[in-house]
Amino acid sequence: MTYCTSEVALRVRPMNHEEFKMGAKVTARTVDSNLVVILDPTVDPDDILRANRSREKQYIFDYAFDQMATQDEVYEATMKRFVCDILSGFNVTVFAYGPTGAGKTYTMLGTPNSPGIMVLTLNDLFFKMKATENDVIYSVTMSYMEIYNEMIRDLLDPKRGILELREDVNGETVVAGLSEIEATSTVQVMDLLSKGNMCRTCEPTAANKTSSRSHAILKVVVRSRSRVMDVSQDIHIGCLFMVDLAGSERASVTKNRGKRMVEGAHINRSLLALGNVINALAAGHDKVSYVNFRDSKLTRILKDSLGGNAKTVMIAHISPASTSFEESRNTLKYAARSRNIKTKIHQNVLEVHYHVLQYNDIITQLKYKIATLQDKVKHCHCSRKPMVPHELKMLLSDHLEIQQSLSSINLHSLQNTIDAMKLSSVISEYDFSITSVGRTSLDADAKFHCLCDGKDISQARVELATLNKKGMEMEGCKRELKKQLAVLDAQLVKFKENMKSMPVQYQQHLQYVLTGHHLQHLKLNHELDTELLSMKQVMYNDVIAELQRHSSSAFQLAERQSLLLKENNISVPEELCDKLQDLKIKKKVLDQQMESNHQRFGSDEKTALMRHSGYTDLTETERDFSRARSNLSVCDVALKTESIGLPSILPQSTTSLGRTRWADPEIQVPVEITSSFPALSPVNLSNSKSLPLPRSVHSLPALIPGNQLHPSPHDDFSNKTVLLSVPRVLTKQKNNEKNDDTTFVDVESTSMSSLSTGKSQTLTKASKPSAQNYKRGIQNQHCAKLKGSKGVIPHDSTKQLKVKNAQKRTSLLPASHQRARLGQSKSVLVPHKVVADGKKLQHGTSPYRSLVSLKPKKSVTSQRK
Ligand SMILES: Nc1ncnc2c1ncn2[C@@H]1O[C@H](COP(=O)(O)OP(=O)(O)OP(=O)(O)O)[C@@H](O)[C@H]1O
Repeated sequence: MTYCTSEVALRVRPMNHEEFKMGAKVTARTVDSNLVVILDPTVDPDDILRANRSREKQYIFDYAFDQMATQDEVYEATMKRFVCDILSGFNVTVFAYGPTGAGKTYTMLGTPNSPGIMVLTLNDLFFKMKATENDVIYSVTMSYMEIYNEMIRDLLDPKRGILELREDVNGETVVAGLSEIEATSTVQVMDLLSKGNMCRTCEPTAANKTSSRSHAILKVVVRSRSRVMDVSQDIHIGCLFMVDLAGSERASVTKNRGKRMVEGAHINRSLLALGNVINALAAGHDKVSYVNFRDSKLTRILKDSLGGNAKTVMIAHISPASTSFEESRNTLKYAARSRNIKTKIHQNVLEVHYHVLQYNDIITQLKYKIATLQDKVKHCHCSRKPMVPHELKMLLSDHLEIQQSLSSINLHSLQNTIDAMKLSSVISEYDFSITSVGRTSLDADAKFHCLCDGKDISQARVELATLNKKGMEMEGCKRELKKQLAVLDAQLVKFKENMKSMPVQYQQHLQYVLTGHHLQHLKLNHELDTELLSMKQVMYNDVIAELQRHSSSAFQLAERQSLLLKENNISVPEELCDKLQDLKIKKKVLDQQMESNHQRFGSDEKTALMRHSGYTDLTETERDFSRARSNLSVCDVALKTESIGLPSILPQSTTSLGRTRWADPEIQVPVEITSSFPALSPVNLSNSKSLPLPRSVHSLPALIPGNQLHPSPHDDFSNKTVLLSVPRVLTKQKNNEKNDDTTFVDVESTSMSSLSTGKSQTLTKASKPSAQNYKRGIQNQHCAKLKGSKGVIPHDSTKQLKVKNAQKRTSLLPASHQRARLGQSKSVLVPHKVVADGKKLQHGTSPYRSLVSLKPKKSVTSQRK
């Protein structure tokens, strides 16, 4: 048993219209959350005798609420913390006290928009019961009555008439015949409450249009017991009284007459009795030996709440208006005095002993409880590690699963792209070759020796369509998975936020679980990244190899051309030399750009590759990187030729799905091959066997008829300057058609596929060369044998070469060809047999002869007469 002092709060309502109309002034106000000051408006300042009398009175309360205080604020400060006490078996009483129209009903009942303490308390009570209903069984009963003119009426069942007050065997006052309705939910309680309020006596008075003419008492009894039965069990009984008193009134103010006046007299009598009780209780048992509760029914009913076993909260109400000064002062006086009331409180616990026959039920229930607890213990890792919520586990496992699926789809998607790229490459090569058939006069079978025949290609097309469809399906899956992942991510973020409000020990454990998940995630990412990188490297190598073959073709052509020019002592046109100079400068700029690119990104690439590919040998890595960089240089130079205007001079490069094609150049271009052009990588070429070789490479054997040629991927072209020239169409001058010992081959239509497949190349004569091509060609140029030459034709030496050999070359040409040779044509005709210094070059003397044995099936040659 403990002693408890009743709590008193004071609420000052806002001034109403009537008070303003009457010209009332504010006399009462709160100074802080405890202090209320009231100013006596009746004291005359001119009254000398009372000049020193203080007009201001101060009252201290547990809580003081001003006009701005909301219902929630009042509830939270006064009643909220008592809700738990009710559930654990204490009696709690809250009553609103004050003169009529001061705001008691507003505080207790409130309005639909701002519910009062009765509603808020019941809401909270049911909410808390719901939270613990797994362990405790609750039963709630409710009764609602009014004391009107000293008569008790049941508000929940008004038909019961006037009810009597009696005392039970324990000496406690009870209302005989008062209905107690069992409530199971908040909604039901609210229904009962509003039903009761409808029955309450309310009449308008001059002081309050909605004046309650009775004291309303809501009694809620909560009985609780543990769900687990025992041989003996405790039942906690908490009792809540919520009382909305009728207001004290002065007849002069209310202007009540007749029935209303009688009501007022009853109200005042009961309130007077209440005031006396409060005075007596506040004075303490030392001074007052007897407290008279019997003077009114109100005090008899509230006997236990005021002076017995109950935690009591009084909320006093006043109007701030000067017109209500007297009432306000009295209320403040009573309320302040109530703070001194002390009550002895104890828990209402009823011990119940079950009968032996009920033991079986008790044992069953206890067993169930043990099983439940054991299950809970199982889920706890140890006493230090609290149980991880099941949802978090599910969330993390779902998260990881979706990430795995997403990564796996990414891998498949990349593999799909690589396959599609290869197929597209083969198909486009085939298509290109087919197209070239129409543009040349060569036999289609002879011109195109593709890796695949038409049947294979249609198969490839079907496969490509399937791959594309698959790719789209995978994209759809990816989108769906990403959506799901985003939802899970959001849930994880929310969970992490909620974690902050959990106990520290629990937070630590959850962090541990989350870290484990992140580690798993990292491991998965690392594995997949490595796999992705290696696949990307395969793709990258394919592309690089393709570009390398193109650059290799260009170099080989250039070198071949330089040999031919040297052998024939052909001068390079001046206009071409200027262009060449331009190209050199541009190339230098490009090289510098490439170098700076490498400096900028090289190290990052290296680190990334080292990290992901799991390289252990640094030297090997370095070597791979330097090779990759060189390859990149080639790629970039090849691709950037377009931007510096090379296409007009050099074979034009076009890319399609990683392939580069060299179109047909029309003039000779000397190109300086420096060490920045790397040697071909045998690895890259061997890796990309499936990719068709560029057409320009295919054309090479035709350039030196009779000489069998194969471009070797191992050739090093560094430090050579070559004249790069690929004739668009090689034609033979009509005049020499039959006698010239030269093969004229359409470079464009000659395929290198046979080289790759190992088939022999068929060289055919351009049987019907066009008139335009005929004019553009320089016929019967004799190539000097390149003996002891390093294959370098310096740029500035081309002019000298031109002057030096002009006479010689002219003399070598037949008269009919001299006109055509005078530098007007940009194409170069390649003779089947070359003549050095006027002598025929024998087969097998070409420096390329030893490279490959390429036997033309059919070659059209013509001997120069
Ligand atoms: N804090 C407040 N904020 C706004 N309006 C209020 C406040 N307190 C009271 N009122 C208004 O003042 C009027 C009188 O209030 P209420 O009926 O609650 O007084 P009462 O003390 O219960 O009077 P009675 O004793 O005659 O029943 C009502 O219209 C009510 O809406």
